[in-house]
Amino acid sequence: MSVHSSASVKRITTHTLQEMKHRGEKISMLTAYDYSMAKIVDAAGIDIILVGDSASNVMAGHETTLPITLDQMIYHASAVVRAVRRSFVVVDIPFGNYQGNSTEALRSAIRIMKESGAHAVKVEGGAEIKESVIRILSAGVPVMGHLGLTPQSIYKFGTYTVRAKEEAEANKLLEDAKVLEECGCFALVLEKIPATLAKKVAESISIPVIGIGAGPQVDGQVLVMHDMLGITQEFKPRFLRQYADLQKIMMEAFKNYISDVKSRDFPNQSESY
Ligand SMILES: Nc1nc(=O)c2c([nH]1)NC[C@@H]1CN(c3ccc(C(=O)N[C@@H](CCC(=O)O)C(=O)O)cc3)CN21
Ligand SMILES: CC(C)C(=O)C(=O)O
Ligand SMILES: [Mg+2]
Repeated sequence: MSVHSSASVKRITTHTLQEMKHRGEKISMLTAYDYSMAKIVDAAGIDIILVGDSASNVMAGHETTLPITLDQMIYHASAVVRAVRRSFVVVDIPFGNYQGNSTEALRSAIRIMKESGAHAVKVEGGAEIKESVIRILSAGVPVMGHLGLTPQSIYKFGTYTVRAKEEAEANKLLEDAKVLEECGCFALVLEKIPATLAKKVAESISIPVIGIGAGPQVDGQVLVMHDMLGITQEFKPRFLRQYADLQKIMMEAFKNYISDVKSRDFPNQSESY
């Protein structure tokens, strides 16, 4: 009997993910922010659902991930958790709710776990957030790290360009990855760094490394759902592969509906009481 109530489906755990790395089976991860989308992506067989703070961009229309609040992340996460039967659900702790204060970090992680029912949290940064990571892990909450392009620090860097191209920054990233592994993180996201460096990181630590714009030689891949579905139109970085053009399909459906309402074609007799 598993700790989760729904029988017959085998849930993904941190242990499953560790085994996948050992077997060389790639880990698939996508973001979701609501019940309906999470239900579809879980049924499709995704391994990890990330309730990303990219919700700030994709759901709320902010320019950066900084404005989204802990309450808003919990709202999105609880909707996702209600839809999920098999996937492992990870939630970004938002900007300002864990940096520089390990007690607040712990409180934030506990609120996310308690109020949303998610399975793990994700935080951006390396050695500088070590104390926060340790405090969260000590409460029994799995932590996923995130290095490379860390959008919560965008104003420190000024751009979304590729990270760790210089040797000093590459060495720092490698060190940070080892710090996170030693702390006990169960996995690590690497965003927008050279493929050769990402390969080196994945080979030098034993926990799964999930890449976004980090090349093929890592243990798994993550994309923002609305980007890969072609719903977000303006965002087309080189690392994005678009698997559908939903913007086009939705536009057509909306226009047809509007036209049918205007022309009185909708509703017809069989659609009326
Ligand atoms: N819709 C969406 N998708 C994402 O992947 C995403 C978000 N939002 N919000 C949070 C972060 C920010 N991320 C980003 C943001 C920009 C680039 C990027 O490559 N931007 C430009 C290049 C900018 C530059 O080189 O200075 C591009 O080519 O699109 C990549 C990842 C990834 N995350
Ligand atoms: C891009 C992924 C890794 C993320 O952190 C997010 O969607 O917020
Ligand atoms: Mg994020």
